[in-house]
Amino acid sequence: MTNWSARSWRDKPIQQQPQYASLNELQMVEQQLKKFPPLVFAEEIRALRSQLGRVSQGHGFLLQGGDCAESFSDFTAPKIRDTFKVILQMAVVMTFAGSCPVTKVARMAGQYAKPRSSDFESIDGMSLPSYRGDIINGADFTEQARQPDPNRMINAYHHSAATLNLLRAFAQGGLADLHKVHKWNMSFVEANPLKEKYMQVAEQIQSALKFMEVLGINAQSNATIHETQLFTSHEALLLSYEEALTRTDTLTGLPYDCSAHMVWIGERTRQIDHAHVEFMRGIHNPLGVKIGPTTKPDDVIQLLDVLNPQNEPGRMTLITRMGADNLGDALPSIVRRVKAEGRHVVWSSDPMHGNTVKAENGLKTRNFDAIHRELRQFFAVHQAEGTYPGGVHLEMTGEDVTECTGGAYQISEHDLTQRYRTQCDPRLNADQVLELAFLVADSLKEARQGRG
Ligand SMILES: O=C[C@H](O)[C@H](O)COP(=O)(O)O
Ligand SMILES: C=C(OP(=O)(O)O)C(=O)O
Ligand SMILES: [Mn+2]
Repeated sequence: MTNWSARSWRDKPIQQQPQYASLNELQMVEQQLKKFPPLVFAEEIRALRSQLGRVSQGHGFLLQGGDCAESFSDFTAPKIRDTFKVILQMAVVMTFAGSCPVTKVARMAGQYAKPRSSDFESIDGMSLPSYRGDIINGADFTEQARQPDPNRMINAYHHSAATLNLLRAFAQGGLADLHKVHKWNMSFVEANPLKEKYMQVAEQIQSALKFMEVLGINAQSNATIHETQLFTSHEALLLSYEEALTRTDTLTGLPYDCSAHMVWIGERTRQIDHAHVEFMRGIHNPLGVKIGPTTKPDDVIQLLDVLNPQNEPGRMTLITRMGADNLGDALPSIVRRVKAEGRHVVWSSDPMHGNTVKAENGLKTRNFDAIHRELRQFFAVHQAEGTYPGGVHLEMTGEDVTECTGGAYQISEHDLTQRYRTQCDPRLNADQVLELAFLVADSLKEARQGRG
């Protein structure tokens, strides 16, 4: 690979980075982080890459989700546990519907850096730098909080380590037992017009488990029933941090960004000759790239040329986030071109970021129907083009927040202020996201008909 190093991004133009007051302080933090233990292990990263390789070939499904922005203040075991639970519960529904393994990737344990549309935020005539995620500055609307502070990177590292530690414990310590998972949080069913159908699926899962039990396949004899594997991911936006956590794997001699298993490049930072693409081309993690509504087929091919020159399955996940009104027009030509060139990618749908609107009270929100509509169109386009819709990418939480409108409980714009807790974008709550999982399950089932 030509002239790549973990710091070669520094010679390229870069978007969406903080301007720190003291470069000296920044360098001290970078040096410290370089000495810290990696958060994940290269062998785990390779395991995810090979699972995603299978997904790209139609043998599996990727479920990726979590907060838009994790926060240092909302950092508790119940919060981590509830999001973990809801991800697992969705995965069970999807595994059952698709009769295929579901690879679970959390937007957790490192999702702390946010790109913003505007550098400044104004409230009541006062203008301050925008909040850019807890790894960079604070969300409070004060001059002091909005000042970027490099020491926050150390704090983000420790928060990520503690989150990951708990996720690993949950995944292997019994909380992921399939018998429990499908019984959690069925509250959303009560208010739902599709109640009967949901209960049917739940009962089918229950009988499948009973059947396996009869065959002697139970939690004691089989780890897959008792344990699970949950990978982590975040947007690799703050490159000082990502560089500091990039390590050469002793087994292969290859560089991996050990801040998470999977990292992605956002819609705002995927310029082909800029720093983020430069950094990402050299690390060996599986990569995501967000693909917005104005993306051209040529842009995607150029990105694939640079990020995956050997066209290896599992390396690239293209996460389309076009908006329910745009996807039908914008996606087909991209899909056609990628298919015609024989590129191996996982096609995943982020139905959140193209559907953000401002409610009358000024809060950012997203409507459940628009989210569902983008997902349905995503499946329809892949069906029409003969490609495989391989994943979903959601902003969600296990908490009972009121940030997105709609869903079975019909959250209205008026209800948003009740429990609007996000630090950045509106998330689906536990009920809404489970409802969506059941709805996606139908499309997934259809898409997988005839596949092994
Ligand atoms: O999560 C994604 C972006 O950071 C977010 O959508 C940007 O939001 P903004 O348009 O309010 O800056
Ligand atoms: C910033 C994000 O998305 P996008 O780059 O697609 O706007 C995100 O996923 O939080
Ligand atoms: Mn977001």
